[in-house]
Amino acid sequence: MIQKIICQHVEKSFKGDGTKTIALKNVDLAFEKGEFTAIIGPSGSGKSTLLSLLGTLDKPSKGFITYDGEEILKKSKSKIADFRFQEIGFIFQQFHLLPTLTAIENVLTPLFSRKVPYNKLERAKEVLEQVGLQDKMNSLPSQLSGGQQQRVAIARAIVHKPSWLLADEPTGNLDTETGERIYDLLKDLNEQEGCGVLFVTHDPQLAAKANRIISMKDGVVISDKVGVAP
Ligand SMILES: Nc1ncnc2c1ncn2[C@@H]1O[C@H](COP(=O)(O)OP(=O)(O)OP(=O)(O)O)[C@@H](O)[C@H]1O
Repeated sequence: MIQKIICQHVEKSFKGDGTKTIALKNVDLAFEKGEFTAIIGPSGSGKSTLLSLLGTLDKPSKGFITYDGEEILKKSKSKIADFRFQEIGFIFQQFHLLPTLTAIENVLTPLFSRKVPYNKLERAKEVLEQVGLQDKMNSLPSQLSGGQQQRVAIARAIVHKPSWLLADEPTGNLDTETGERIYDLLKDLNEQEGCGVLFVTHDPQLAAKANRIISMKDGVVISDKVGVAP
């Protein structure tokens, strides 16, 4: 269970068509497992890029990221994938559920071909209950509301018991009230399971409820306020 993630002098650039975009510039940040952090900033400021680096989906162009002191991204692809399976859960704005699978089958997908010390089906039922969808286990995504689909996606993100949840605009496709309920669910997971939660949002009211707000602009962290919410 990773307790601390540290980014040091992290830069990420993308090259293509003879142009170079610097998405992150000299980012220094540290995250502790129990934190509930909002990342805000205008479109193109580097928020999603930061989450994908923290989640080991991509590598920095310069600088490094350590997980309890270890530079996981230096390891082989399969070791990185194992690490990601053990430690990280992702939630996206567009839910990314498989349309032909039921809710419970979607939740089971991360466990496919993985050896785990618990009963997979029981665990999938447990997390669907945790997100309040015990009555919708056999529904297809098309039979669920947006909020319910995001709950399935959250259940899928936590089924393998990650210590960190990375959420990229998890409420971006939802109305305000549904978005608030999804936010409350993430907050519960942070408090009850001790998951470190990092979520990107465009909603200043949701961000204001986090314990920590990181504000980005043009690939740079322009402010990092801790202990803002009560
Ligand atoms: N795979 C990629 N290839 C080329 N450029 C990219 C790639 N991913 C991101 N970028 C560029 O990096 C910059 C930061 O993008 P990023 O998606 O991290 O911003 P963001 O703050 O998450 O934006 P939004 O709020 O619109 O999602 C942008 O200029 C974007 O065009």
